[in-house]
Amino acid sequence: SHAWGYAANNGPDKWADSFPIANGPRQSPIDIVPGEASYDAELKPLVLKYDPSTCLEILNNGHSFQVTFVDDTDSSTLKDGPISGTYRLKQFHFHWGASDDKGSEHTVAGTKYPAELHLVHWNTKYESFGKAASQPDGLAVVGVFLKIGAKNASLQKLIDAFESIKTKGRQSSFANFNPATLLPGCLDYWTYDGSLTTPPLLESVTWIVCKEPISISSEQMGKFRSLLFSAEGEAECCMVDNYRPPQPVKGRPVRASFK
Ligand SMILES: NS(=O)(=O)c1ccc(C(=O)NCc2cc(F)ccc2F)cc1
Ligand SMILES: [Zn+2]
Repeated sequence: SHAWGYAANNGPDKWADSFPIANGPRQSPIDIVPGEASYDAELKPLVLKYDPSTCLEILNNGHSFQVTFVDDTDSSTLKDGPISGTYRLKQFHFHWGASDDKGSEHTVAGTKYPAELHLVHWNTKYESFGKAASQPDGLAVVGVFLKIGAKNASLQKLIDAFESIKTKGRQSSFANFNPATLLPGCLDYWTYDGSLTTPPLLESVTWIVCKEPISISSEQMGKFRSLLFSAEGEAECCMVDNYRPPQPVKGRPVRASFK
């Protein structure tokens, strides 16, 4: 069977063929309806502590581009918020559209943003990301929406590395990047229990979706769309529309950290 992707023949509507959990009870993303989210005064503020020296490389994995971190110590962590314990940053990546009217995975009362950032963390009560990924409380992903506006100097550092990772499978060293520079000023969030939004779609993610977006300029969005799904030597296929659409909420509560 061909590998999963985002095309008509291997995209989100076909994933259940190989990954039946695609129709499971806690799939992601979802449409977040602010009016239906319940404010929970017991939710703590997010505590994100990132050490730029743990930044390792930037790579094109054929589905997105990803910045990977050294995660053998508690140098870059997420604490508090809706979670208990310490979760370590493993990587961050993005999802985006072929045009500015789509691209995010989560939506807000039906509104799609042009892109969405995911900062992926794993629970240190498990010995590795891989082990944590199969546990119901194993992962915590912070989602941040991107909206078209001012040029984002922090995103530009990522974009400046794109020529070395244009095609699938390419990676290059990438040092001293501080992911905190990608966070919005306000860390108000919605949270719910969900899954990975790509195969293996494991239902192990506590989702933490920030209400406030960060900006990206139209030109910068164009650079995202210049990356390729395809490997060197293959027919060129632009890396766009690498997002899964919202999935059934199936009765799950969505809590808000803010009134
Ligand atoms: N879009 S998202 O933030 O929900 C997301 C985050 C991480 C992964 C991932 O690590 N996949 C590979 C992978 C998954 C495993 F479950 C175990 C190992 C592994 F490499 C997939 C989707
Ligand atoms: Zn993602």
